[in-house]
Amino acid sequence: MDIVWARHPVEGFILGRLSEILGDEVEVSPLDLKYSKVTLPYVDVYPASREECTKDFDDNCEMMFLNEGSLLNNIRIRYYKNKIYTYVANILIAVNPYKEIPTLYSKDMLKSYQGKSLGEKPPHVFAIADKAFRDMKVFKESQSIIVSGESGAGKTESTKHLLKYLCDMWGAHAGPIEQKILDANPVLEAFGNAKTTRNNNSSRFGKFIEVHFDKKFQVVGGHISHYLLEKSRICSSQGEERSYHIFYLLMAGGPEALRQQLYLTKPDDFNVS
Ligand SMILES: Nc1ncnc2c1ncn2[C@@H]1O[C@H](COP(=O)(O)OP(=O)(O)OP(=O)(O)O)[C@@H](O)[C@H]1O
Repeated sequence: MDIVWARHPVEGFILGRLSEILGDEVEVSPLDLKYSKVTLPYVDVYPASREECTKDFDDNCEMMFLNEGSLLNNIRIRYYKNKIYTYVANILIAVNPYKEIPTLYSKDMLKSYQGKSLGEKPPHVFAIADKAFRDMKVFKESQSIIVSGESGAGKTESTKHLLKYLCDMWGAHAGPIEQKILDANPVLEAFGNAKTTRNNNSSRFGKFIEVHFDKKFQVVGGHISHYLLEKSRICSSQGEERSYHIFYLLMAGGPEALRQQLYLTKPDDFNVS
């Protein structure tokens, strides 16, 4: 084995060379001399490829060694190039950029993924939406897209882009039904999203969104099932966290009569913790 990825408490993984094998542990000499020699359990050391560790790959499966070290390295190199999406075969990994990446979700970008097979173009959430749409047409079966990740990972944003693609697919303006599906989001977020320490717009409920298509593959309706709303937040929340957005929206812009009826004054008058 030439070089290896060695687990590191700050960097995740660093490149090194195996210098000694000691039973269940190995000694690794880092290539970058700013790090000192480390002794690690064998399970925290993975094979690496010298050519691969400076390149980036659209699909992690293209790499010779697919392990935690090489996977994180690929995602990290891509992230620094503003390439937030990476495939693992037909699974899409998205890294939250916490900033707007110009043209990433533009109309031209949206159109450019239309009818393209997965992998034909750089990884993108639009490609996943298009694959689901095409598979529905070809197999004449409902398709599901599962969006998962920890709080703040970008699930809500990714879901909005998926919906936008499906409802606005041919680059034309969304029709009335498509627009209604897209417009439902701000209302749902007002009643179900709140500021937490991890995410200023955290969804405090799970949702199952259905987009219904007719035989001509036009959007004819939608349905959103919600479950497990964190009801306790209505009465109390911890530390820096807040109640649901609707509470503050009503105080900021609700009709005077309604505000009086609900005893809503200004946010500072309320201690939600
Ligand atoms: N693709 C993206 N481009 C730019 N910013 C993003 C993107 N995805 C997420 N963000 C930013 O990160 C924030 C958190 O993302 P989001 O609300 O989608 O997370 P989440 O996974 O739905 O979290 P939760 O489980 O708490 O609801 C967003 O409000 C947005 O500012």
